[in-house]
Amino acid sequence: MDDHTDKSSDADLYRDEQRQATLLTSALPYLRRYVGDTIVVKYGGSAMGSMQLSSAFGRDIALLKLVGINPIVVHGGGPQISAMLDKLKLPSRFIDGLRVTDKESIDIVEMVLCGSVNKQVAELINRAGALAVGISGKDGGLIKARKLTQRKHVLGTDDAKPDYGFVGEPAEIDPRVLFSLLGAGLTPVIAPIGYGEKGETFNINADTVAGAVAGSVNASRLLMLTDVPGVMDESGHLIPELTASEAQARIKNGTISGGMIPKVETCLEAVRAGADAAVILDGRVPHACLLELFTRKGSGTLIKVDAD
Ligand SMILES: Nc1ncnc2c1ncn2[C@@H]1O[C@H](COP(=O)(O)OP(=O)(O)O)[C@@H](O)[C@H]1O
Ligand SMILES: CC(=O)N[C@@H](CCC(=O)OP(=O)(O)O)C(=O)O
Repeated sequence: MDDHTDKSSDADLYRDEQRQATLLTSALPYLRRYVGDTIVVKYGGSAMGSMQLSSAFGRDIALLKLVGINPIVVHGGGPQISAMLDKLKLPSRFIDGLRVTDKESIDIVEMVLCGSVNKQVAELINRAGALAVGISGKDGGLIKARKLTQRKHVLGTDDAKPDYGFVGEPAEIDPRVLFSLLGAGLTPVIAPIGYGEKGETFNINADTVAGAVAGSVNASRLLMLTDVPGVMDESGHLIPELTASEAQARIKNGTISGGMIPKVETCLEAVRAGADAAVILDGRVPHACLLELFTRKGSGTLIKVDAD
């Protein structure tokens, strides 16, 4: 009896292993497509859910690295900053998805992003077996920023000029530190903080940083992981593909609002700058990055330029 049970469990095990081998080979065409490419992954603060989910994210990034793709991670941390400000009884105020950042809160923003979230994200990847190095835009002169005075008119919707305080936009990206890390076989993990000409610290929206970094390293793809399935329409249904003019109309009529605005703006800029694709996808789905890159049916919202 025991002997029989052992034999059938051996056979089950063998079948499972065969299935795994088949699965691995089914990724071959996608591997051929992406090996050697640089892929920028924006890991939103809202997508950093459970321990299980975040370790699946770390494993995805490690796997990409180990098969010869060059991932660069840019992380957010909006909810984590808000929680800390709340603890300190300081208010959080957003205008069209950007945090108004005063002198007092910029120190907290930097502390949370660089001191805490950055190291946690690098650790997720390290634990999965690929070496990651956490840096901010101040390291190696990566992100020189200037004060954001006016939203880029990518979509032509924002004519007002609110004062965002110590919020910056990338003025110059020096990707040398990224190339050195990638060249040494390491995975850069970037906190969205920039330095100003006069030594100021700027809080930059992580979506914007991801787009600027993707442009500077000629990334073939930009993946934006967030806490919704993608861009949703007015009835709450996923929009699988979105062009620039559709996006503009949806921001105008309020269907796209808050934190989704900088995401959509960034993706549009990335594809306009030559990225093959920019996708907003659900970071709450385990292995969202692998599903997007290594399966036929992508998920989320693919952002496209308008057809001429
Ligand atoms: N049309 C839309 N489709 C999906 N999400 C939207 C839309 N408009 C606004 N949002 C909001 O944008 C949020 C994602 O942005 P944000 O909170 O900044 O995420 P992240 O931390 O990942 O950057 C969603 O949780 C949702 O509340
Ligand atoms: C200027 C600005 O809004 N900066 C963001 C930086 C973090 C971020 O972008 O985090 P998510 O990606 O999780 O939203 C903030 O202070 O919340």
